[in-house]
Amino acid sequence: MDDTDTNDFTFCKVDSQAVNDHVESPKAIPDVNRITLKDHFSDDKDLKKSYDYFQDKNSSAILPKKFVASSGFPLYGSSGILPPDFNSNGSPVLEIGGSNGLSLSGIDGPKPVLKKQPVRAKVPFEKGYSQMDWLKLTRTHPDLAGLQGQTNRRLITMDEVKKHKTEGSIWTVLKGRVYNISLYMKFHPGGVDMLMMAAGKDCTSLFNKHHPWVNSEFLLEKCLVGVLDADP
Ligand code: HEM
Repeated sequence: MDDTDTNDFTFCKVDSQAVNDHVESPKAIPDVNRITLKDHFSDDKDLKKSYDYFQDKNSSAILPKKFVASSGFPLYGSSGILPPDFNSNGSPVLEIGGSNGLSLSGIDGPKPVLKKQPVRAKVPFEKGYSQMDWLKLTRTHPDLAGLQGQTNRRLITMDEVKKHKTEGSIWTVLKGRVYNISLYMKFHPGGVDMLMMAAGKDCTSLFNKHHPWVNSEFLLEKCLVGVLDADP
């Protein structure tokens, strides 16, 4: 059958790509291939302007130190899960190494500038003590708080917290809650020594200084001993 027969709907001739070019199809993401992440140099005045802007208004939100899940677990790093793969031959391209910051180029409009974060010293975790291991333990351990059946709604004074600062029974106060962190110690990505600074104390300001993005309510939920009696 001749496929140019206009009366036949079963077979019809498909035009070549060139002839079909007038047919517009919507592009879900315009020109993604043109987007490039680049470094700029410190004498770039435009960059400085936008850098200040973003630093003032959004500094921690633009380029978080980690991709952190809402659960409080980092998506990579100490949890062992790798960051998104940037193929060196593909786009977008990530170029790091300059002194000022990262910017997105190749998109129209004002260029958002990403602030580069300082490199943090990692404390390698012992085998069996990753954040995923901790998550498993919180699901399986019957008494992480060491309550032995007591309620965790009790009001606890700072004097009582101070008595729990040695191995076996280490308590800390965080955002008004009292936690037994004895079993969390070896799982702490910042190391045991760092976390020992919280023993028998209110560690809220130290915690916020190092990682305000960490979801402690979730991570330490099962370690809750009680609520700090702020007015004993
Ligand atoms: C008691 C509650 C605490 C919890 C649940 C906790 C949890 C965590 C988590 C999940 C991380 C990994 C954060 C990330 O990779 O982005 C981390 C890292 C760290 N924490 Fe804590 N932390 C606590 C208290 C503290 C305290 C009191 C200090 C300081 C005295 C501290 C110092 C650090 C440091 C320096 C790191 C950085 C390690 C790194 O760069 O990977 N933490 N902590």
